[in-house]
Amino acid sequence: MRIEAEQITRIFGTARAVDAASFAIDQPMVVGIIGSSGAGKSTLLRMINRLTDASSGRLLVEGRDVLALKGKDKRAWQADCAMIFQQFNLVPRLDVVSNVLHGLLNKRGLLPTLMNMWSREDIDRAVQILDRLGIAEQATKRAEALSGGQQQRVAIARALMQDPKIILADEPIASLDPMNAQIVMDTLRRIHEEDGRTVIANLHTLDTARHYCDRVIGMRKGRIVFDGTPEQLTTGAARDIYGAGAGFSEATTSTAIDASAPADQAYADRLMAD
Ligand SMILES: Nc1ncnc2c1ncn2[C@@H]1O[C@H](COP(=O)(O)OP(=O)(O)OP(=O)(O)O)[C@@H](O)[C@H]1O
Repeated sequence: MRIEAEQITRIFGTARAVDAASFAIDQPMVVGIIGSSGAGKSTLLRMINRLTDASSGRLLVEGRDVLALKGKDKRAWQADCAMIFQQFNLVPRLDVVSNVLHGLLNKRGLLPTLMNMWSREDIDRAVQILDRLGIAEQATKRAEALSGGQQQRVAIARALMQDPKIILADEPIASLDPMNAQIVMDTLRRIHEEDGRTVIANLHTLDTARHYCDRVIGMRKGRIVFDGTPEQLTTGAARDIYGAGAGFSEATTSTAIDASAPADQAYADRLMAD
């Protein structure tokens, strides 16, 4: 699926939160978007998913401008690009399976979702996805009873329930400890590798972007100032993206993730077995 952003811009008042962003993604990959706070990363992702309207520009997906879609077509596009968030955005008092089934909202409509009316087939698929992510044993618990890392995996399961072509992740690990951050990033990476889905993730740490992404887009003050491979993301390039002076230290944008060590081998093995 080819995705081509042409001069996408979002203006809030007089501020250009995203200023003429252009890029093309020709094949499924994991893309990391990095940049300082306020650089426009969230606004860019939200425009792709149509949670925020663009002020101008086009997003061509297989030749069709998805920024111009309305009604049913817009909802179908939103089902194609599932979103996950820093704060997971689950329904806390609802059980895990029901939260996952909410991924069908765009496909099944509001009423069945609110009434919690699901087919046996849908429920089985939700449990299968939870099993794939290593959290099937949590299926009947309330979402609020789970750890942050488990909740983010439920959010990923909800996204997968939509069977999306793209997963958009807005700071998916910013609220997690290093071990859970690693599990969640491993999960997103494997979903790309095994399912061929594109993942576009806003990340606030350079080392995560370098380790997990095929491509990194750097934003500064609303503009795309870097677009390249992790290898091309040198300390100098990072300094330009973050607008830092000569005293710039990568450590300020690093987590303590030891990405070379498997965080949870049993979980990883189960995921690979599917
Ligand atoms: N709804 C809004 N109304 C007004 N200004 C907004 C709105 N949303 C974002 N902005 C502004 O747009 C700019 C970009 O914000 P955005 O949240 O996209 O940046 P970000 O790179 O994701 O930052 P962070 O990492 O802190 O989330 C900021 O100056 C922000 O204040």
